[in-house]
Amino acid sequence: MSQTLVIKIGTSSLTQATTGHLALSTLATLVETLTRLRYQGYRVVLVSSGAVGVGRDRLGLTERPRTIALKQAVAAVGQGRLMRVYDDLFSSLQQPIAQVLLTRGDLVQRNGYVNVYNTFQQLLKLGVIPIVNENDTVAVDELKFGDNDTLSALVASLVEADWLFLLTDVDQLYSADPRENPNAQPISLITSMKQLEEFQVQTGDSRSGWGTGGMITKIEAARIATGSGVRTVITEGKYPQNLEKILQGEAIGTQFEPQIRPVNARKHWIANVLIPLGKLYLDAGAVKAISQRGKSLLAAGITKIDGEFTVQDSVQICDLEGQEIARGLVNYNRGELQKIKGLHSDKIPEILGYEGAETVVHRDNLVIREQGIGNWE
Ligand SMILES: Nc1ncnc2c1ncn2[C@@H]1O[C@H](COP(=O)(O)OP(=O)(O)O)[C@@H](O)[C@H]1O
Ligand SMILES: N[C@@H](CCC(=O)OP(=O)(O)O)C(=O)O
Repeated sequence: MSQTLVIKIGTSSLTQATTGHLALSTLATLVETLTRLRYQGYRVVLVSSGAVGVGRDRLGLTERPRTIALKQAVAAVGQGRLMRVYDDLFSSLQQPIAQVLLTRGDLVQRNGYVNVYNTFQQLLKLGVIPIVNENDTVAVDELKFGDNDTLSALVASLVEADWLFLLTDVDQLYSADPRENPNAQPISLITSMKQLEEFQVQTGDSRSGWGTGGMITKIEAARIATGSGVRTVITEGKYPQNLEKILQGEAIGTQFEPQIRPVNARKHWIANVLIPLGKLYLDAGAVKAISQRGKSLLAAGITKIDGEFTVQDSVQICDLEGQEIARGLVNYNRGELQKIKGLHSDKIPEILGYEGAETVVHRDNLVIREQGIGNWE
């Protein structure tokens, strides 16, 4: 089957740094490149930022909107403009496009996730290039992706992409922010996320004028995507034509190799898509049983509970210090767990007055976090 590509372009590449107006030549080259890739048989998804940046420019605002309501209003202005420009450019090349606006809430329900998956498959089958953005105008804080780097990684995983390209305003990843550290060393290849520690990569907190996440969210995106088996590249948005060269094997930008044993789709969904609503603290024995011996979580190992959650919600599973060691779906609500924590499973029917599940989190619904590196397995 033909390869699937997800390309994410940030505000810093779509707009001119000095004026804040659209970077028309970049956009035109991007559109030409993506259309050529379609002709070559690739399935293409574009994740485009820019709603806030373009809306701000359209309204003549000189500052980044600060309040949520203003940001959502500005995004509503900009998203329409942006799609108008894309549609004009792609239509000149006879390439149909579609607008897909998502919030995290759309993916949190397993059936919502499958629904979005089916829509993407249908669009790609029709030869359409879906253009995805966060639905900024309606997204509420709790159900936000927050930045399009994360969104693009989740989309890449959802559509089972072969490649994720993160187009930004630096040519690749450096050992430190090149804006602040002139001695920062370029990094071309990351074969495993462990290497980021070895290279001691620093991401500072700087980002381009209108960008949202900076480099840290791109690394997190690479972690999510490579964990799902998607090869990820950070490269410069100013030269979209480089995508073709990279696909032909040229070493441009920073490439992150996909994990050899990607986590399965359900575990990926638990680790990266669901929003945890509570925290369970475990004693040392339970930490070991879960992280080293692949066991399910039993009530006996739980020492403390935080948050409000109900059956089948996602919770963070932590050691006594609160360091997250795993994430999973609980078989009990908060009230029930308060009563049975620390107890042997045999005692559960007597305490609750009914036969509950033997495990608090079954190992099929549990993902383990590799300490230090942060990968899920
Ligand atoms: N280690 C690093 N390597 C490269 N760039 C970095 C690093 N740390 C921070 N950055 C900064 O990240 C910025 C890109 O992020 P961002 O502004 O969010 O872009 P975008 O709008 O494309 O999402 C760069 O301009 C750069 O200054
Ligand atoms: N959804 C927002 C973009 C959020 C975002 O991540 O921006 P960027 O860092 O420029 O990729 C918008 O369209 O303005």
